[in-house]
Amino acid sequence: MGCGAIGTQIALAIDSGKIPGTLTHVYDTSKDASSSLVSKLKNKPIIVENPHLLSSYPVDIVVEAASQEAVRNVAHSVLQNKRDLMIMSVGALLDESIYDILSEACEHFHKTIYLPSGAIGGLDTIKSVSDLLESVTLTTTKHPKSLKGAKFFETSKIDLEKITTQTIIFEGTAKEAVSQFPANINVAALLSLVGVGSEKTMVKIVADPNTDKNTHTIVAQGKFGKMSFNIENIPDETNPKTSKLAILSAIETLRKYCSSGISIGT
Ligand SMILES: NC(=O)C1=CN([C@@H]2O[C@H](COP(=O)(O)OP(=O)(O)OC[C@H]3O[C@@H](n4cnc5c(N)ncnc54)[C@H](OP(=O)(O)O)[C@@H]3O)[C@@H](O)[C@H]2O)C=CC1
Ligand SMILES: O=C([O-])CC(=O)C(=O)O
Repeated sequence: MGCGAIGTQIALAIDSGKIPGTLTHVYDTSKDASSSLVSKLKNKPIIVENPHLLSSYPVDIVVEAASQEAVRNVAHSVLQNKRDLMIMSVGALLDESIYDILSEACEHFHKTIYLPSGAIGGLDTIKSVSDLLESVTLTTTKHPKSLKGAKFFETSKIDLEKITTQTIIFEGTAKEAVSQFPANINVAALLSLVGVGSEKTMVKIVADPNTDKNTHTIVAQGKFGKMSFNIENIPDETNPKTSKLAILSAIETLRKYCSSGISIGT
């Protein structure tokens, strides 16, 4: 579900055999996007007309790489149809009612939701020390073009076109960040879910016209000590909001899902 930057690269990884699975169906609100994806593949999946159809076929897993809205609309019915689900638009899970409904559905239908580490690293270690955490902060720096179109700018006086030096454009909780920048800061949702929650995870978003990277700097402190992670991501060529690492992380999660053998890491 979602045939953009992430969906297309996942489909190509299945087509090339890197992910040992079969892509059976695709859906995107844009028919052009799904047709364009299918045209790139040797093994052609069926394009479905309705996202609910994805889980009505006997598939193992549905992959969401679309939008928070897609998660809100479709996630529960995927679990109800007894399919696993992988979610990239993790920000949707910061709505407690959605999180609780999906979490209960996983238990009830014995299914799993996979959230890849996306554009960051360190979630394994932060998860291990979660009971001892006192603070988690995330500073994300992107080129203004990678922040364009965010809901935040509908009410802010900041004009991205006029930024000439590194400028902090947002400081607040992960909860606010994910709601104001739904397509830019899903990593804040991931951090919140493994760490101290979305009201205590503090986020700074910096626009830097002189950077060609999407950089995420995470600092976690607590009774275990301190951890810092600095991830300088190259943006995807087709969608500069999205880092190459986010795509590779989605591919690795699915590769693991489709494989047996030794599993390394927490
Ligand atoms: N977890 C993480 O670390 C990361 C998560 N993401 C998130 O992953 C998602 C996919 O990213 P990416 O592939 O780069 O995005 P793209 O914009 O490149 O592709 C998304 C595609 O999904 C389509 N789409 C939007 N809403 C729906 C819907 N309700 N149902 C079906 N299709 C829909 C879009 O159509 P249209 O363009 O017409 O809206 C577009 O074709 C985004 O939500 C993004 O924010 C991205 C990077 C990192
Ligand atoms: O890909 C990235 O660098 C991060 C991103 O867009 C997100 O978390 O939504």
